[in-house]
Amino acid sequence: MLVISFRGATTPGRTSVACAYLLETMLERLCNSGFQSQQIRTHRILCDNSNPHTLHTSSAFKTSAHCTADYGNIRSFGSQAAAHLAPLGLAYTEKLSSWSSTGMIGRRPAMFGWYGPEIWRDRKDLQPCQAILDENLAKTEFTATIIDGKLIAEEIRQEIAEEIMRLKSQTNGKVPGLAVVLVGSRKDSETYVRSKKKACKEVGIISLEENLPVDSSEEEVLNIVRKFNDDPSVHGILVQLPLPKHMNEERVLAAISVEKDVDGFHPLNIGKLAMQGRTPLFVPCTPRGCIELLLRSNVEIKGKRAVVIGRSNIVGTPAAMLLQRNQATVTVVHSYTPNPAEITREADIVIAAVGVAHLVRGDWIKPGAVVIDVGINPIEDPSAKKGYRLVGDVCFKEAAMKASAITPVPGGVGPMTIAMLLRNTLDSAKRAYGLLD
Ligand SMILES: Nc1nc(=O)c2c([nH]1)NC[C@@H]1CN(c3ccc(C(=O)N[C@@H](CCC(=O)O)C(=O)O)cc3)C=[N+]21
Repeated sequence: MLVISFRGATTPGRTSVACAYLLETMLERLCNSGFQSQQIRTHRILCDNSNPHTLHTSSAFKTSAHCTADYGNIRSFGSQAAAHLAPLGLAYTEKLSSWSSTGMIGRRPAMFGWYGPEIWRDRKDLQPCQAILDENLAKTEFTATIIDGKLIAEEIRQEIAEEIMRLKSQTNGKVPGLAVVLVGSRKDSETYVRSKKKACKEVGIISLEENLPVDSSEEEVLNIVRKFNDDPSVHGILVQLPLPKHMNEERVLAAISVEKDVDGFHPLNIGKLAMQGRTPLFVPCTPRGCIELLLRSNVEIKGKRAVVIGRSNIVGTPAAMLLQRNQATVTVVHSYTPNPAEITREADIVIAAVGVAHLVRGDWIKPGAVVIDVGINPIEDPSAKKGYRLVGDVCFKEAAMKASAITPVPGGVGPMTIAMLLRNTLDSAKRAYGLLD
């Protein structure tokens, strides 16, 4: 039994909103990490206290059970709270400013809204997908066409390699150059960077890599970016995400020259993507890969209903904008959508990009829909060599019983992301030499 006591002000001021939000977030996290709601008891003690500073000291979080859930994303509100959170194993970040006056509870939300951690309520994926549990179902034939992202990406890479040969002959031997900046040594990031470099080599793009230790300063990263901005042999700059927590991603990404922003994450490129009649210099690779998969599989987008699950900057949001530019009617489903299954069931095209293994179940899919699964989630698998394997955001077997076409993980969107990065780098080089048609 976990008991959380909570005292807030009677007036819905900033501190009590903060406390209430923190409490709500904690509860959701606890439920998502397997706690049953009966195991958690909360007390909200309203006190007549007009001084917010006193509230800090009176906010108490007590526990009668040890809780080891990961609270890394929670923003707290004062050093007193940190002291109370510590026994719960909760991390603490001192930053109230970003949510001042953006009341989540009892207050009108601020105009621009506020993005909290994306926590999926009612996570059905806590139950493994039926097809894994049920051997008979696992053996049942499904009718969906599997969209082979690996093969399509290979075709695209071939086209790119040919174009690079032409570029070379037209420019006296010039080839595209891609600079990759990697900060820290996350295993997954290292793997992605390695496969990007390999793909570059295969098509004739020169790749440069700059590796910085995890404790580098933001200024050091900015200096590397500036160096590549000024280097005419570099046509694309990619700063591998996520960056270590102490760095300001927004500042780093904005420092990349718009003309070399092959990830398409620069605000100017995203802004143009969002506007009618504007053409961004680059479109983010993963969403572009999703659209390319649809187009090359002869899936009609125009006039169709599309649901994008997830609203991240790098996939969900730009994917929704791209679908809209392709004349689809787009709905974005996210962690605060109360009925995600019902809404997703309306879609002719589903793009799932949430990063939650097996979130999308068979009953979310309308018969005949096309499903693009962007997720790459490691799940435990003792029979696998590494002890884990990669699965998508979609329960593949269940969805494949309903869909007309579906992408697998791995071998779906992942290889397309890399192919689109090569495409963007080549286009950038062609633009630099005045050859972009
Ligand atoms: N600035 C930046 N740009 C990115 O484009 C970027 C990034 N940061 N950070 C991480 C994500 C992830 N990402 C992937 C690229 C290729 C595969 C890929 O090729 N996957 C294969 C193999 C997967 C495997 O087996 O490891 C597949 O799905 O079949 C996956 C994921 C790019 N990202």
